[in-house]
Amino acid sequence: MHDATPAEAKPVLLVEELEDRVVATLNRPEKRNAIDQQTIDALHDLCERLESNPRTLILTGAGGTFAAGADIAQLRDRGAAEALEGINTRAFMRVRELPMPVIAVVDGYALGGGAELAYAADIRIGTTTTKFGNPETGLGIIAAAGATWRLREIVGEAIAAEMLLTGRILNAHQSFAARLVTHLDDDRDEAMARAHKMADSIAKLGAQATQATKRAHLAPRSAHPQIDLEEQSVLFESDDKRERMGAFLDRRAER
Ligand SMILES: C/C=C/C(=O)SCCNC(=O)CCNC(=O)[C@H](O)C(C)(C)COP(=O)(O)OP(=O)(O)OC[C@H]1O[C@@H](n2cnc3c(N)ncnc32)[C@H](O)[C@@H]1OP(=O)(O)O
Repeated sequence: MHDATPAEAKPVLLVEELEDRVVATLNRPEKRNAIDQQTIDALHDLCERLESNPRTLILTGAGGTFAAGADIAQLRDRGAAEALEGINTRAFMRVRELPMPVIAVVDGYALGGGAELAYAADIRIGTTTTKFGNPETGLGIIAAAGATWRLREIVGEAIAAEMLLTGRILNAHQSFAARLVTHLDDDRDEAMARAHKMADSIAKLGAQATQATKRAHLAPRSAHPQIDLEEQSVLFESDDKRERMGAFLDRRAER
């Protein structure tokens, strides 16, 4: 277990580094995992360490909440310069652009910046307590840390507009129906077990191919199909591709 803060301080992000995956847990349950500057710094540290490392990142929250948003106590005192700096946005974009699959296990509330961090993941798994919402306009600000574009990519324009413009909070079943989560499990333990099972599957796939897929998946529409062809041209020459296809044809591969 690697802590993102000095030993004597309570870590706001618990980071467990396993052989082929990392589990990062937001850890301010008494503040419903509200994302403060320390958490943002810890997310940057995490991304730094992950750039070249594991096959999968699993992101979750402690204490029955994913994250109740950016820390309002800190947001209240921020001005125009800090808004333009995009303190949360830059950290969440970095999570979005990580080279490995990112799975968010969203138990309880994912609101405001908490939702936006979950939107930065590739895959979201919910529980029966999951609740997604973007209540920022109720605080006199916009959902500037990703929701105005990313939410629409996930749920489509109609639901995104309703969530952003009315602040409506979706319960677990509504979140599943909107495809904000692709699975709903009974509780966090079950959802984590599912995330680990996905990480097991990912660990068996071609590492280079997974990273290439993620790059192509994140690329703008205008980059396609050229980016697919270029990524494929590298993979077609790889030893891993030759070995995996040979294993299939020689019946050495698991079927
Ligand atoms: C660009 C991005 C912007 C944003 O993200 S803006 C923030 C958007 N988020 C919200 O507006 C949600 C705020 N939180 C809530 O509405 C509620 O919490 C919940 C519904 C999530 C949970 O309610 P319950 O279980 O009754 O807990 P509790 O008593 O409200 O909170 C426990 C402690 O956590 C603090 N807290 C909760 N959310 C935040 C937050 N987002 N920023 C700062 N503190 C927060 C509270 O104040 C309190 O603290 P204390 O015990 O000291 O009174």
